[in-house]
Amino acid sequence: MTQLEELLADWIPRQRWFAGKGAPIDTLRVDSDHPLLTGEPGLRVLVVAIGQRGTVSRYQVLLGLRPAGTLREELAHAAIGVCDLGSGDPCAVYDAAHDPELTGLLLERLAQAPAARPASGGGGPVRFARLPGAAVRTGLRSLVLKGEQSNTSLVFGEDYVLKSFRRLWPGLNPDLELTAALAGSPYVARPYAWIETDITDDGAAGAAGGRTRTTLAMLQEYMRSATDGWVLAATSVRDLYATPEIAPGDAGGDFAGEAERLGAATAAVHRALARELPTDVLTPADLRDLAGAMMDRLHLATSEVPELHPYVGVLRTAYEAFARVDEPLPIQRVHGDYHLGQVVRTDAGWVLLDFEGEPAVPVADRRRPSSPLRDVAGMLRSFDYAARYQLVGSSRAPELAPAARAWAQRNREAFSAGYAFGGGVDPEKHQTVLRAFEYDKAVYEVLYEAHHRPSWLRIPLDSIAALAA
Ligand SMILES: Nc1ncnc2c1ncn2[C@@H]1O[C@H](COP(=O)(O)OP(=O)(O)O)[C@@H](O)[C@H]1O
Ligand SMILES: O=P(O)(O)O[C@H]1O[C@H](CO)[C@@H](O[C@H]2O[C@H](CO)[C@@H](O)[C@H](O)[C@H]2O)[C@H](O)[C@H]1O
Repeated sequence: MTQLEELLADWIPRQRWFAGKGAPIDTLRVDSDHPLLTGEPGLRVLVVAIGQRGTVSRYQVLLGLRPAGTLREELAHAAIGVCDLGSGDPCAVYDAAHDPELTGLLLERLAQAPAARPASGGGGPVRFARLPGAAVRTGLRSLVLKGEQSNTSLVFGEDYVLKSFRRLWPGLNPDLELTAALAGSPYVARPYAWIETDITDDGAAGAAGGRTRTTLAMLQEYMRSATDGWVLAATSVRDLYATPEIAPGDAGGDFAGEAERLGAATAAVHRALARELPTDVLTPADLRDLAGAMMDRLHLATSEVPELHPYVGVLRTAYEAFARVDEPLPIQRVHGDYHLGQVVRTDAGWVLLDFEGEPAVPVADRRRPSSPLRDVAGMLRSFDYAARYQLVGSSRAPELAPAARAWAQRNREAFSAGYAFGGGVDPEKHQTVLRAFEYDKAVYEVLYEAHHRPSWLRIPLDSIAALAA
């Protein structure tokens, strides 16, 4: 390993966005290293290949470089270390996402980029492109958005978010693809531009692997007056828990009106996606395959989290019932990882964000059409999370449990009603499909929490126990 690779092997596992926590790093190699700015400071785009238990994952690192000893105090938290990059002089290397002097350059390059459509255009190892008609303002200072994120998002002024994808899967990122397909919708933040490169695709062209056009980052409108759906829902729940004897509908912070409007917005986005992108219908064989994939996920999760064992039988029964559904199940492109943290409430209504799908799933799988009820199930799970998370480790949990159930039930029903009213299929009439998707999402969450937030593992486990009761 080079000095830089050694520093990265120490730094990357400590980052929130690193998906490989829980397994040691066996190999680390800088796959590609493209300078965007040479001199002092310097800026490079690195693609870092990390091998763990026989599998290679790739991550993007925007590397800032300054002469050793000149890293300003406010960038100390972004430091990766000091190394010699070949010039003979020691160099401070750091996460450039935190340095507005360097991120400003990205905005300039995006503003000057040629107009293109995603998956078209070319030229150079790191390419900047702009959607036709999208003018980008420059000279704005960036700040890194804080939060439990799988990626790193920068807010430029009050105008744009530059979402830089950390774990790179070969291919067009569905967030860019779907956001671009939905451009003009009042329910989506306007997309402007993107950055892409070609990365090694181990799955392509045999064992040698090919190079595949891959999205590195997407620039979109910053919804400045917006509040996160999770924050709004959590406030409503907190309000109810102050007086748990009151029915959620009579409590001052009732969320059902918002949940219903969110359901209608979701249906509108699904209809737009069905108009813009391919649709299909699942055959009985497809349904069996899907049920098989759900079982595979359950087995994987159970091998990692043995507390799932008691529910395997009930879950299998639900997946088998799903496999036997004998009505045509329409499929289309969907959000794929839908929850309250992916929607924001603006003055004008709900806006959906982050069409990336489940970050741990290969992009090729995430881009497959699916039932829109998968998204409905995701949001229903999120109401359950919002109701339960304040009970984790709380001595008031037994006292508050009935209020938690009532809040989740009321908002699940309101969301489903809004979804049907907004032109989506009526979730109430597709219980077998919905139940299987909800279980599958909860099993995904068991794995997600085991890897990222073990103290929240009880939330999906308790939900599975309740669904199975
Ligand atoms: N365009 C935007 N406008 C306003 N807030 C945003 C925007 N994009 C992201 N956010 C905020 O950042 C959070 C995380 O963004 P998201 O795209 O979901 O990233 P990740 O995939 O890393 O979770 C969102 O929950 C939202 O609060
Ligand atoms: O937002 P991401 O694309 O990074 O999604 C991942 O992280 C989410 C947590 O931030 C996770 O969502 C789970 O926790 C939410 C509360 O924090 C809850 O509202 C969701 O229902 C629950 O699934 C998501 O699953 C994961 O992919």
